[in-house]
Amino acid sequence: MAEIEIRALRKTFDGAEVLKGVDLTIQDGEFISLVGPSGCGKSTLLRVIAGLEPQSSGEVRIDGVSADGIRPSARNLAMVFQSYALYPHLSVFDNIAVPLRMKRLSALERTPFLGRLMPGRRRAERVIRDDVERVAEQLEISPLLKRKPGQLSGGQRQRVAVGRAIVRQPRAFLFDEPLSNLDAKLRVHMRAEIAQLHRQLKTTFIYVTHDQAEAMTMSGRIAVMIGGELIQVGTPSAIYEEPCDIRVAEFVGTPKINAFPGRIRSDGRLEMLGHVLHVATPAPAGGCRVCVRPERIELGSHGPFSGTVVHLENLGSEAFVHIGGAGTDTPVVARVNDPSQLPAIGASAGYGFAPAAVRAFDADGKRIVTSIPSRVERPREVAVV
Ligand SMILES: Nc1ncnc2c1ncn2[C@@H]1O[C@H](COP(=O)(O)OP(=O)(O)OP(=O)(O)O)[C@@H](O)[C@H]1O
Repeated sequence: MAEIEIRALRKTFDGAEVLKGVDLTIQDGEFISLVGPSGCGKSTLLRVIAGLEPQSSGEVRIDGVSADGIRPSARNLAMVFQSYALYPHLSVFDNIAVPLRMKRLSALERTPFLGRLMPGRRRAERVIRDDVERVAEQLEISPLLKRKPGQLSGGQRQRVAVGRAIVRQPRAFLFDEPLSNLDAKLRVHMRAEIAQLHRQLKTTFIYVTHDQAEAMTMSGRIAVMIGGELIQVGTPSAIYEEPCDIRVAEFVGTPKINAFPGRIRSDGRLEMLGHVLHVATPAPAGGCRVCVRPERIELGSHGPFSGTVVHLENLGSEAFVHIGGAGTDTPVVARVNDPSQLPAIGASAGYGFAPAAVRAFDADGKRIVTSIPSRVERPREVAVV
């Protein structure tokens, strides 16, 4: 088990800064996901923690000790890659046994013929066999131990890769997009397995993914990285409900949050698409973005906003209505819980939202504080819904 501290970490490749001063403390036993768009530096951060890549400046501390100068193998962190990185010519058993043989057998004991004659080899192999069988049982891959990776499905290969990581009993697991090669259904299944594994092992998990749904469903905390910086770290619900930056709001959530062009008036009220909202802010007057999640958009002929239905996404259990020509660059998306109630494409659609659904961001994309003023004070104010 390990607490991992990352302090002012910078990494430059050929003059391009990929990590721009990352600070993060990962608690012992925590499951944290690093999410962000492709190229934001997630894998680089993981590789620096693992010791596979040296940082340009800053520090990684593992259990209070600087990892500088400590070889990857001596850090005792297990990495699970997207590509599984299994040895194709070795059986599942031997793939899982590799790290144990590296640790417990000397170079001479590992040689194929001479090694067998060494006195300690047989005893060490018995212990290794027990460990591999225990892990195989835990991951329900015991019947596969004799097979080669080429004879396994993607999900089974992933389990073998996880088995090879677990068997070493590392201080922490570093996962680099481990489910990306699996089909959608299996990915959902494996998410549950990895979360269950974390509950069982109670070891620190650092999980890199560009799939925000994966991060939301598995981890205790999410760290959102954009352009080499950590923008926000928090629980999945805090990241989803209270994003501190419009880039976080737009990255997390499917479909994407609706962002309307807006304005902060000199009296502190927010205005959008010609309506004054029942939302106030102490932020200075100027341009802003008014954001509302699709599930908080309420369709109804009463408006006060309106447009034309341009697209429908019916997923069976829920549906999304895309409303174009509503004064926004891209169609406004509203979730409908009952797909039997969908409007027709081309129909006009009114919509609104409750003042509490508004998340507003200033011209620099930073979240601005908003409140809902008392209606008694401003009786003639235009309500949103
Ligand atoms: N060895 C390297 N040499 C030069 N540039 C690199 C190297 N490794 C990564 N980069 C660059 O650093 C940036 C961050 O890469 P990184 O792999 O960390 O991103 P990522 O967020 O993990 O992306 P993805 O989700 O696509 O895997 C990218 O622009 C990438 O091209």
